[in-house]
Amino acid sequence: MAVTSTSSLYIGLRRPVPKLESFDSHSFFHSNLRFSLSPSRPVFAMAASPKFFVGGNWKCNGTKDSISKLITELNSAKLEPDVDVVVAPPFLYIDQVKSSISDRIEISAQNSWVGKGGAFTGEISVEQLKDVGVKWVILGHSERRHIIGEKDEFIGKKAAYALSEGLGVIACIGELLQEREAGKTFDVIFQQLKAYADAVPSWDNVVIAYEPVWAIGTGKVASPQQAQEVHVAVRDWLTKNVSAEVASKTRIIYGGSVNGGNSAELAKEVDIDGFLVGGASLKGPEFATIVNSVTSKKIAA
Ligand SMILES: O=C(CO)COP(=O)(O)O
Repeated sequence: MAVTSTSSLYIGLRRPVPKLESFDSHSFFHSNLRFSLSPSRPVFAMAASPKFFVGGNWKCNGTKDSISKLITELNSAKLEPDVDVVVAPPFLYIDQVKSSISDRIEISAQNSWVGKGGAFTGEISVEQLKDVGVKWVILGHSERRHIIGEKDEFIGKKAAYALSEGLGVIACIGELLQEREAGKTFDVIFQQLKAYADAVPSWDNVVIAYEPVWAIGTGKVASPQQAQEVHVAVRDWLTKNVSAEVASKTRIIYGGSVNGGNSAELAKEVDIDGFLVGGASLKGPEFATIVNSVTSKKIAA
C-alpha cells in the first residue's frame, strides 16, 4: 500500500492495548503509519488521516496597518507543508489580505448571506466572496448564535447555500458553560450537527469546528481529554447519522483559547484534526507555532 508524505494511515485498535514507551494515551506511530487506539477509528476502518487544518478567525479586529504587519509576519513564517492554513479577516480587509498574502494561505469569510445576493442591506453574498477569491466561510460561530441570535435552521441553510456555490464551510458547534454543567453538552452539539446534516447535501467541503463557548476568549482552554471526548462523540454521531466514510474523512477541529503553549498537547489527540484560533491568530509567529503543532502528531519511530 502506498504511503505518501502528505498522508498518514490510521489503523485503529480497540483499547486496551499494552503500554509501550512510544505510546501516548491514544496513538502510536511508525514512520507514516498511524496506529489509532481510538474507538472512533476502529481497525476495520483503515483510512487516510484527514489533513490537519488550522484557521485563524480574526473576528472584528485589525486596521489596514495592523493587518499589513500581520501579513508580513505570516508570509515570512515557516509553515509545515502538510497543513491547510486559512485566515478569516473582517470583510472590509479581505481584498487587502488577498492581494498581499502568500498563496500558501487561503482566505475565509466570517459569515455569508443565506442565499443569492440582492436587496439585503448590510449582508455579503457567497457570490461576492467568491469574486474576491474567498475559499471558505465560517458559519454557526457562537458569537453569531448567541450575540446576533442566529438559529440552527438558518445556519444550516447558509451552509447548504455556501456549499452549493463551491465554498468550503467551517461549521461551528459548541455548548455554553451552563449547558455543560447541566450535563447537556452532547444534546446541544448533536442538535447543532443535525441542523447541518438536515441541510447539506454533502460533507465533502465541510470542516467541523468544536468550540465550547466557555473556552472562547476566556483563556480557559478545554483539556485535551475534554476536547477529544467531544470529537469522538461527533465522529460517532456522524457514523450513525451520516456515514462511516464521512465520519472518518471529516476534519473535526478544536477552538477556544488555543495558543502557542497548548496546541501541541491538543494536537496529539487522535480525533483533533486542527484548530480554529481567535486571539492567538492575530500574532503571526504564534499562529505559525499553532500550525506547526501538526508535528506533535508525527513521532518518527
Ligand atoms: O472563537 C474562536 C475561534 O473562532 C476562539 O477564540 P479564542 O482563540 O480567542 O478563544
